[in-house]
Formats: sequence, structure tokens, C-alpha cells
Amino acid sequence: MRVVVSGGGTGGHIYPALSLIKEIKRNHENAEILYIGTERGLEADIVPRENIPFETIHISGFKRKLSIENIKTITRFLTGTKRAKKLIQNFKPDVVIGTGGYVCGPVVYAAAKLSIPTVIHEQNSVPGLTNKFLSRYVDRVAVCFEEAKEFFPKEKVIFTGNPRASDVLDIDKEAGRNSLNLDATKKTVLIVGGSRGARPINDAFLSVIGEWSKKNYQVVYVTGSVHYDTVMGKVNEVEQSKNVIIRPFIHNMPDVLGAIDLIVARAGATTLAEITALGLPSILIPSPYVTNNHQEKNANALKVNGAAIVRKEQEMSGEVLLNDIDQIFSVQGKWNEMNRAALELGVPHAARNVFQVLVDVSR
Ligand SMILES: CC(=O)N[C@H]1[C@@H](OP(=O)(O)OP(=O)(O)OC[C@H]2O[C@@H](n3ccc(=O)[nH]c3=O)[C@H](O)[C@@H]2O)O[C@H](CO)[C@@H](O)[C@@H]1O
Repeated sequence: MRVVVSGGGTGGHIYPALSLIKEIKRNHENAEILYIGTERGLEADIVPRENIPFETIHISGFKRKLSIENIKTITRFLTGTKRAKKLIQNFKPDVVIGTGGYVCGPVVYAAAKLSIPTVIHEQNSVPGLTNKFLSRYVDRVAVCFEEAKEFFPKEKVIFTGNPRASDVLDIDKEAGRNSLNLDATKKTVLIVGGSRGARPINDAFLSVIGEWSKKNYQVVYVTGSVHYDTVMGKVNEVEQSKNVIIRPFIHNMPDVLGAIDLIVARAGATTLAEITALGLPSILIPSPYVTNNHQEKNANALKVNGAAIVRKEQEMSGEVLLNDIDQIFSVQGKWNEMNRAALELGVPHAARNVFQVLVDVSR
């Protein structure tokens, strides 16, 4: 089986692609994969680490308002499509799948124009522009929220879940714990602002920096690579006690997720797929800076079920976070209830489901 995979920009589009690649290799040991991304997205760092053949095209996103930038974007789309066509013609895939981000536009479009079977995977409850555009040309649209179905042609859309959900079930908790020197006798809270970090969450964390070390749980705090130096400049050694572990980015996230008891996070769809697969209780602070406020909609799906506490960015503060964490750990039965509710929403076989869609279209 020969598969071109494309997805980029942020981790939420890249990790599902990598989990799917693992599933393809599990089923077809000799499968050949080509990943097409951009040189500027996180994929340029993450994908080569996994020893997956990686090629790039140059592309940028459309602005929603009319602008000169959009003319440049159209030109880049056309040159991107031309380059993608060449890469695809050389590689000769059986199927091409896009997992989101601007880069998928020219890659999946080029494949469809070359009459190669195509699939897109939409992680969110509300799709982005690229996937809406591509849905006209592809053979199948795989979605992770029932709510997303209405945005796509009925005859193409299929609920699969997010392949990353399957990947986080195949983990080594002990390795996750050891990689961060965690104390196995204590509960652990992970605080993370999505794959690129989030300044408002950093600010909330720092505003109560002296409090974390007084708690009977430990905190793993991920700043996001670009924010790391600024955060570390504001934290002294005492505050960085054994109780608080600060990292710019975590590359072994599945193992780490297996080693923690509670997560404070943005509401990116891939993160939500991971935490529902594992049944991790969560405090979610949806990013208000995303298309159609889709993170709030993602988060509400968990809130309604009792799996998460959701805090709007403007009502979130260090004190609010400390208080929410205390509630989840100390109110009798609360953690267990949230754990059960989260598990109910998990789609553990998602990788198998998406793989099956690839097999079906490439027949
Ligand atoms: C600002 C923005 O546009 N965000 C979007 C982006 O978010 P973002 O890339 O932040 O997406 P998610 O939160 O969904 O996924 C992040 C992924 O990165 C991993 N991770 C994160 C931090 C870290 O240190 N190590 C690590 O491995 C997580 O485990 C997860 O697999 O894609 C998501 C999925 O389409 C969307 O729902 C988000 O709205």
C-alpha cells in the first residue's frame, strides 16, 4: 500500500496523521508513506523525528476578508498544486489523505485532479475553510464529531473518530513518569496550552506560582516552545520546586498522558480525542482565537456529558484553576464521575476506522 499523508501547521493536525501511519504500518508492514507538509509548520520538526519520508510545499492560508494577501495565497495555491502534482506523480500513491491545515489544500486537490482516491480527516466539530473546500473533490470525509457531518456532502461523510485516540491507549505509563522524574506516590496535573502553548494560560499559572509547591499533587507545566524562555525568566529556583516540572514541549505525550490524573488544556480536538480515550478528567479553556469559535463547541461536548469543567478565557485565572483542581481531587466521587463520563465519549478504535476508509476508497 502506498499512501501520501498531508497535514500541518499545528500538532492537532499532525499527530492524527502520525497515528494513522502507525496503523497503516501495523496492517501493511511494507507500506510506503510520503508525508507532504510545509517547511514552516510544526510538522517540519515532528515528522522527520519519526523517520517518515517528508517533502514540503510552500503555502499560506486565506484571510476571511478580501486582501492583497489573498491574491498571493491564490498564486501560492497554484504553484503548490503544481509541485504537489509532481510529488504525487513520482510517488504513485494508492490513496491520499489530508488531516487538516492549509497544506492539505493543494496536496489533496492535486490528487483528486489526478484521479487518485482521496480522503480528508476533520478533527473538529466545526470544519475549517480548507476541508470545506476540499470536500467537493474528495471521495470520503472522515469526522470526529456528529455535529461536523452537516457541513459536508451527506454521501461522503463518515464518523471515524481521531486516530490519535487509539495511539494513546498503546502507552508505557512508567516511561512517561520516568521521563519527567514524577513521584509515583503523588497525583499529577498536566497544564498545557495546545501544541503551540497559550500565553493566557502561562499568565494564570505564573500569577499563582508560589501556590503550586504547597499542594499535595505535582504539576507538569508545558509552556509551548516559543514561550519557554519568557516563562523561565519569571520563575525562580524556589518556585521551581520538586512539585513543579516545567517543559517547553513534550515529545512523548501519549506516555505522559498515561502517567497523569488530570489535565488543564485548551480544547483542541486532538487533545480531546486523547483525553476521552483515556478517561482523563479535564479543565478546558477553549481558545477564543480560532475559526468559528470551534474550540468552545469541542469543549461543550465534554462539558455536557460531565467529563470536563470548561472555563472561558476571560473567567479563568490562577485562583480559579487552583480551586477547580482542588474540587476535582477532593470532592468525593467527582474524579470517578468525570473519568466515566470522559470514557463514554472516547473512540478507541478510531485508527482502525480511518484505515478502513483508506482501504475502501483505494479498492
Ligand atoms: C490555535 C488552533 O488553531 N488550534 C487548533 C489546532 O490546535 P492544536 O495543535 O493545539 O491541537 P490539539 O490540542 O487538538 O492537539 C495538540 C496535539 O499536540 C500534542 N502535544 C501538545 C503539546 C505538547 O507539548 N506535546 C504534544 O505532543 C497533543 O498531545 C495533541 O496530540 O488543531 C486542533 C485540531 O484540528 C484544533 O482543534 C485547534 O483549534
